[in-house]
Amino acid sequence: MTNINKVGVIGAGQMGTGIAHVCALAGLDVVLNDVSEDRIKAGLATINGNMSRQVRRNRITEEQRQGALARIVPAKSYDGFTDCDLVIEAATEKEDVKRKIFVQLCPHLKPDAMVGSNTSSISITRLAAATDRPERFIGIHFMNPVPLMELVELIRGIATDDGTYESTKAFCQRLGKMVAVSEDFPAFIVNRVLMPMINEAIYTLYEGVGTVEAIDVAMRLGANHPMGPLQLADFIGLDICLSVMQVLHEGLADSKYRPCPLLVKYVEAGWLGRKTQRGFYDYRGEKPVPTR
Ligand SMILES: CC(=O)CC(=O)SCCNC(=O)CCNC(=O)[C@H](O)C(C)(C)COP(=O)(O)OP(=O)(O)OC[C@H]1O[C@@H](n2cnc3c(N)ncnc32)[C@H](O)[C@@H]1OP(=O)(O)O
Ligand SMILES: NC(=O)C1=CN([C@@H]2O[C@H](COP(=O)(O)OP(=O)(O)OC[C@H]3O[C@@H](n4cnc5c(N)ncnc54)[C@H](OP(=O)(O)O)[C@@H]3O)[C@@H](O)[C@H]2O)C=CC1
Repeated sequence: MTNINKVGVIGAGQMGTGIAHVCALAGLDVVLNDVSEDRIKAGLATINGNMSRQVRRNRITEEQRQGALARIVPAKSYDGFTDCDLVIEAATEKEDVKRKIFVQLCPHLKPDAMVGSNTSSISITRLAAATDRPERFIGIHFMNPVPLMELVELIRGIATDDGTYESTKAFCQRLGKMVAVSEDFPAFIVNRVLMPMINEAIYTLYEGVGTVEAIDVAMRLGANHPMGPLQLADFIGLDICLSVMQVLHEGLADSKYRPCPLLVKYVEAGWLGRKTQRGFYDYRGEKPVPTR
């Protein structure tokens, strides 16, 4: 088993910032990378904002916030990852983007470094094949928002060795997370169950069974979900919801996973949810307004 003390994070979006946040608060050194310096800067500002809120709500101290922020170092290139024990990829949910990252990343890593992917759905075995170290590659699937959600799914590829599994499990526990192990099947456990529910909620809207508000209130108050399914889809990102449904549809070859045409249309419009300020709700005003 390897002790993980320094973690690289690729992708400074919703998930990468959350992963960097919890690692730094747990006392680990973090290196944060994205496609541009501006993206990294925006990511660091998000982390600062989320930690400041935790200070205001007495969840962490001001000292902890400052200490954690000082442990996160930006990296414009993979040169910054040479002494990382583990690198977690949390870039866009597209297999070609992720494969390209792994091909470029691996030559910069020390030989025994482990590589993880935060993918929501893509085969860990296939992604591992794009690296020079499939035995030290593993799926480490955090949930959104990372600082609040207790679960991490761990997914071993066909070649993942026991040392990598045990080391990443201990790493997740150090972050205060519970681990659920999933076999390497499309979308693993959480998204195999959650995404068809969200997709069905979109069909319910598409077929005119209910409005955005009716569907969300029905599931919040009728099934006791903390967020309605359309609100949650906007929170996750509609591009990610669509990618996961496509992986399920192609990977399991079953028409029950067909992405709803309305979901496709929203993504084609660039209405990706909260991150683009428009999805099933419009977030540009003071309060979210349903778009249907
Ligand atoms: C797509 C995939 O591959 C897998 C996935 O992740 S699927 C998505 C899984 N996630 C979910 O299903 C989330 C469902 N939603 C929820 O559980 C809740 O709505 C929620 C936990 C997100 C927010 O709960 P809430 O009570 O409505 O929100 P709110 O009162 O604003 O915040 C609750 C706390 O979270 C904190 N918080 C919210 N976002 C935060 C963030 N990004 N970072 C740190 N803290 C955050 C707030 O400061 C607040 O803290 P305190 O309790 O200490 O005061
Ligand atoms: N959103 C969610 O609820 C969850 C998402 N995930 C998974 O986590 C991953 C990230 O999702 P999320 O954070 O929501 O997505 P975001 O769109 O918020 O962030 C992705 C980030 O990765 C950047 N990026 C794209 N290509 C590269 C690259 N080659 N190198 C470095 N950075 C790159 C993007 O930049 P740009 O925008 O400029 O392209 C963007 O900043 C996905 O695999 C997703 O499926 C897992 C659990 C939950």
